[in-house]
Amino acid sequence: ISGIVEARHDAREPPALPSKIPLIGHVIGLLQKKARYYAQLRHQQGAQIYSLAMPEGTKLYVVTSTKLIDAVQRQPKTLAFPPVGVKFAMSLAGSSKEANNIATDNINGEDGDYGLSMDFNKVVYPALSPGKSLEAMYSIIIPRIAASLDGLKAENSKGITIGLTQWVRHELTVTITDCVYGLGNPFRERAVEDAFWDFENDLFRIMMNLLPSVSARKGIQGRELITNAFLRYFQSGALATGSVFAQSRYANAAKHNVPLVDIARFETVTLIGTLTSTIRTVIWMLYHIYSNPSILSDCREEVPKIMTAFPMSEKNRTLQSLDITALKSNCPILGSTFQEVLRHHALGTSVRQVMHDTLLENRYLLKKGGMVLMPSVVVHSDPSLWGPSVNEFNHRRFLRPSPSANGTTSKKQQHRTPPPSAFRAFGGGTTLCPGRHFATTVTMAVTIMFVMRYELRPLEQGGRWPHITAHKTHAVAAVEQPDQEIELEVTGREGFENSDWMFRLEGSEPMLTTVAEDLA
Ligand code: HEM
Repeated sequence: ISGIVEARHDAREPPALPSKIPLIGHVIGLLQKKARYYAQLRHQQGAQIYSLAMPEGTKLYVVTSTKLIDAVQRQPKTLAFPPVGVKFAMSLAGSSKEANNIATDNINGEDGDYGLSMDFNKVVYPALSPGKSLEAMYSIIIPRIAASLDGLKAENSKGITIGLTQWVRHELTVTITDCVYGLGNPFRERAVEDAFWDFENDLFRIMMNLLPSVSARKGIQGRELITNAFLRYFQSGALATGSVFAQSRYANAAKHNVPLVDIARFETVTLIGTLTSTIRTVIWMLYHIYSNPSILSDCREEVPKIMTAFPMSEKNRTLQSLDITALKSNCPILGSTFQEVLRHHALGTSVRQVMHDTLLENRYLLKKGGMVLMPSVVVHSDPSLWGPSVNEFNHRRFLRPSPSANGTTSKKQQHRTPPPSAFRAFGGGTTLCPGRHFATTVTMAVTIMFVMRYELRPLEQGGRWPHITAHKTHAVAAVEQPDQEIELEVTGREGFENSDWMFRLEGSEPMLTTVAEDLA
């Protein structure tokens, strides 16, 4: 069998990596280890790009070097995302034949710059870029997050108990969807929220399409429930109170005559990107910061720079005003922690379809029909980019080294400064995540509000934080899903017992520049 695979392999293609079990070995590796399997193979072989033959004949070209990733991203028409992205969306949405015909018409812009697929980015990117629409979303979500945290204020010194994952998931599902959908937000109904997480949990099984009504029963039921909720939302006219992000996608689909029920189906799929990665990133942020006292104290040390205390008329009470806008220039450690959290936990893989036989960098033949994969985890775990401490969680890793008074780099900052293109949590090129600014701001805002107001202490193990694993994460996730729930006692911070809190965010300028494209 290996002979058959080798015979089909052109010597100019990237080196083929054999598997221990012929034909299905790589499939088993991917099912068990997901994107981390690609990193394991890179460590074993050290190739800049390698080929994996799948049993049904598809060739996967896995790119491991940032130089070749740049070369792939420079050819978005021949190494194209839309044919993959649209098929992926259709398989998850369960959309109708009519809608699929509309979605796949001129899918890659071969016949000009028109069609649903070509127009998607034209409406999504502006809606989520710094400007009025993003500002409007922030003006809703910041007070909503602040109100969620107000809800954790205990009447007595014992504090209140929450499950970390459950709390973040519920509060952010409701606040983010409120800010996207406005007054008629369907996710105000608990059944719709639960249905979404059932759907999300079954994404991979739905995508595999092996008797999904049995293998992914709960996920399919959840999807149908959300679709009906969105259908009622669109029919009610409530979208008029929603964000430009929601309105402009709806208008684009309606302009291309997508049936209403299919607009509702595609909306359910877009929500995966909108909700899941941000929510998981917030959970990992809180986990890493609170489970390591030195990270917590480093973050707390830099926050007073953005806080102002105002005496209140009520005796002994103080209003603490925290300027989230000023995080950017005053809280580099918090920003670096955010990037390090994503370096460790982001699992997204940028995918491109090879539209014609292509010679990459005049060297590697990529055959038509093959898939080019650029898994973030491969780049994020490369010691040649991050140095020997690549596997350590170093919350200062992304600080720009600043020379001390005597001209040397301070000891705390002695690590390799990675090139910006090595940070791939948001993908890159024409498919760079449009939600990165929103996700960054939301994550930083939730984190800063917790760090300033509350202590979090695990209820079990004598207050020690457990090690959290993420083995159950499904293969479609862009950020790892924590396996364990941690029950926490939340208490107010000592010294702030008589404080009330106010959080301000002005404008929508990026809070943090994390990707090479934004730096350029
Ligand atoms: C920490 C949170 C997030 C992470 C790690 C993340 C990551 C990603 C990644 C890896 C991609 C694919 C990039 C590629 O193929 O090169 C992507 C695409 C996308 N993301 Fe995000 N994302 C996050 C939050 C968000 C949010 C909050 C939104 C919406 C408000 C969003 C909307 C999208 C959309 C619409 C796409 C598809 C872009 C396209 O089709 O070209 N993401 N994201």
